[in-house]
Amino acid sequence: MSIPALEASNLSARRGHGEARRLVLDPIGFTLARGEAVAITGPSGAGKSTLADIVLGLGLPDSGEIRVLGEPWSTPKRSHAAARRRLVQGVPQDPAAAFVPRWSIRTSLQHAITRLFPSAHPATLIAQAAELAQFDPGLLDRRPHQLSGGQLQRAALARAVAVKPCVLVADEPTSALDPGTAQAVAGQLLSTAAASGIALLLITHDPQLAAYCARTISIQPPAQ
Ligand SMILES: Nc1ncnc2c1ncn2[C@@H]1O[C@H](COP(=O)(O)OP(=O)(O)OP(=O)(O)O)[C@@H](O)[C@H]1O
Repeated sequence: MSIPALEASNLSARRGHGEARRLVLDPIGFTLARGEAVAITGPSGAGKSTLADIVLGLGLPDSGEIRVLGEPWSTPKRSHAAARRRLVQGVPQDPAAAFVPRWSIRTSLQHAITRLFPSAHPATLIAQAAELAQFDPGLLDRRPHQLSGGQLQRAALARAVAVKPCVLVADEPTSALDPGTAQAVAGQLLSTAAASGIALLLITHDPQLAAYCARTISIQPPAQ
C-alpha cells in the first residue's frame, strides 16, 4: 500500500488563556491518500479553522500527531523546515492574504518558489501553476488589487500548487465569491488537486461544496 499524503491521529486543541482556556477541537483522526479530496464540515465554532491551522503548521495541537508522506510533520527538523513546509500549502478564505500587496502576482510566486523550492526553475513552475489553476498568464504582472475576486482566488491556487505540495488545505476558499464564480473556482480547485495527485482538505460549512469531495468528515463543537 502506498504511503498516505496526510495522516492525522488523535488531534485535539485547546485555546484561550487561564480560566478561559478550553477544548476547541475534539480528538479527530483521518487519512488522506494522494489525489484524494476530503471535506471537513461542521457548524460555526466546531474547530474547522483550528484544524486547518494545525495541518498548515500555523498552530499546535494539544494532543495527537500529523504525518506527511509518512514523516512526522508537527516537529520537522529545522534543517528540513523549508523542504517540508513546501509539502503542505494553503488556499486561504481571503486570497489577498497569500500576496504582498505591492508586488505583482509573478513576484509573489517567484518569491514563494525561491524560498520553498530553491532547486526549481521559477519561470517553469509559474507557467505550469498558472495553467493548472487556469489563471490567465496575461494577469501575472498585475498586483493583487488589480484582479477580481475569482481571478485572485485562482492566483492563490496557482501560488499554492507552484511549489508542488502533496497536501492542499483550503479553508472556506469560495465564501467571498459570488455563487457562479464560487462554483467555477471550487471545480478548478478539485480538478487541479486531482490532476496533480495532491490530497485536498477542504474546510467548508457549505454542503454543496462538500459534495464535490469524495468523502466528508463532520465535526461538532466540543461539549464544555
Ligand atoms: N486563539 C483562540 N483563543 C480563544 N479561543 C479560540 C482561539 N481560536 C479559536 N478559538 C475558539 O475555538 C472555537 C473554534 O474556532 P474555529 O475558528 O476553529 O471554528 P470554525 O469551525 O472554523 O468556525 P467558523 O465556521 O465560524 O469559521 C471557537 O469557539 C473559537 O472562538
